[in-house]
Amino acid sequence: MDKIRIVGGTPLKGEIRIGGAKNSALKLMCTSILTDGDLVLENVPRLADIRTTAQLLESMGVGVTFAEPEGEDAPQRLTLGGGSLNSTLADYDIVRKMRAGVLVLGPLLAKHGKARVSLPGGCAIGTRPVDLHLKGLQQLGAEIDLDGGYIVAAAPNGLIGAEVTFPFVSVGATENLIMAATLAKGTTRLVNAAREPEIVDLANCLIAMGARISGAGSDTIEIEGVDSLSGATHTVMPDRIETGTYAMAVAATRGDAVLVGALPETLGAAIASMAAAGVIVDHVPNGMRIRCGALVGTDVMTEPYPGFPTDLQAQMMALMVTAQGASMLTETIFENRFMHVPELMRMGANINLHGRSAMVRGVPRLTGAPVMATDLRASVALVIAGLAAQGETMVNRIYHLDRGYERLDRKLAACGAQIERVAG
Ligand SMILES: CC(=O)N[C@H]1[C@@H](OP(=O)(O)OP(=O)(O)OC[C@H]2O[C@@H](n3ccc(=O)[nH]c3=O)[C@H](O)[C@@H]2O)O[C@H](CO)[C@@H](O)[C@@H]1O
Ligand SMILES: C=C(OP(=O)(O)O)C(=O)O
Repeated sequence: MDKIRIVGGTPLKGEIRIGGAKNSALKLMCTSILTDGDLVLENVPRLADIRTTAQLLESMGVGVTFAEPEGEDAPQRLTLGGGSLNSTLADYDIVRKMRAGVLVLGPLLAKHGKARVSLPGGCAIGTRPVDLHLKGLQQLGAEIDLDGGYIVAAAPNGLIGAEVTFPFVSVGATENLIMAATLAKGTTRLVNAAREPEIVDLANCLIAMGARISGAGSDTIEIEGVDSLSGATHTVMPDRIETGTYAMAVAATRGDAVLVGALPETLGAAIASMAAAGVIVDHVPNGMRIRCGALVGTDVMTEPYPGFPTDLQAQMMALMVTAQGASMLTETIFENRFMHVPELMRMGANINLHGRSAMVRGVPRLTGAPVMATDLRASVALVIAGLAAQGETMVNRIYHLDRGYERLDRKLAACGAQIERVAG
């Protein structure tokens, strides 16, 4: 198994190009099931989760073509043809690898009236049930059973629009319901919907395919069902979590770099927290410039968008461990998202866990150590810590990183980091 070896202490300087958003592209790919036309996606990141989703769609008969890239750094174009779909089974062996696998359920039910979809995998950051997805689809008229680890769903007479009020915010349930409702009869109203920018990206793609959707980006979304959707061409939005990750890496190494293509307006809460901690964030014509003043401890609480993203909590902790003073990081979305804490402590961080809060007391410096990556964002937090630490850090189990970060080692090395991938 590959590892990442880092010799820390070099400030990151230069430019880092931000890729297309994983958590948008995966759902956009699932919309191909809703149309017989061709869906062309531009700016698709080169990630393991993208390949897994492509494999899942191909296993159901969807035509999947990656355009021959102009160079290994060029963004990918992906063409998906849902018209050739010949199976409504989403197999355990593929879906267990990632959370987004369950996002084929809504489109399959809406277009084909049935689905057999394995309960999904993804990062082991909590129990992550899918009850809100299932209850919402039932409210649109779907019959749903669980059988041997599979969701077995049917809507033989088609889905019917309804008002669905989510008891709490779920990104995935909102996305599944939006996709399902595009082809339902009548109007669907989603109340207490997720407001993440990826939801807006999904709605914009569906609108380009002929769907009637209003309110995406607010907590109430209305979808008026149509008889069919056409193909479309859509560009995947820039990855705000990749952006926040590199911003924190630059700050943690006290560097100075431009994140090319970043969309600062999708990162308001994270930018505010970084600014409060002493990170200087400038909006520049081609993205965001990150520099660092004196770092001071800052409290952060994760919340659904527009709050501070849970997907940046581990990276923020890696930044706060060498800030002056104390910070309290509180995780409200996932019950098991502090697995980076013991690993950061192995590098000399001073952290106390109290339930869903971590009290970080800043130390002058970290020291490199062998550490174990446990999930995607925890893994990259260890990379950030390694870049800032004195001496050598070896990050083990880096397959998690390949799910969400494209050419991480090369992007960081181009900014001066001493980092290499070591074949294991
Ligand atoms: C592929 C993808 O886009 N993943 C993102 C998505 O995950 P995902 O869509 O899985 O996250 P949700 O917003 O659905 O989960 C939020 C909370 O609701 C709970 N829940 C969710 C659904 C449900 O039916 N029942 C239930 O109890 C979850 O366990 C969690 O505690 O949004 C999360 C929150 O921003 C991000 O951290 C993930 O990176
Ligand atoms: C938790 C994440 O991904 P997933 O939902 O696919 O596990 C993530 O992107 O941080």
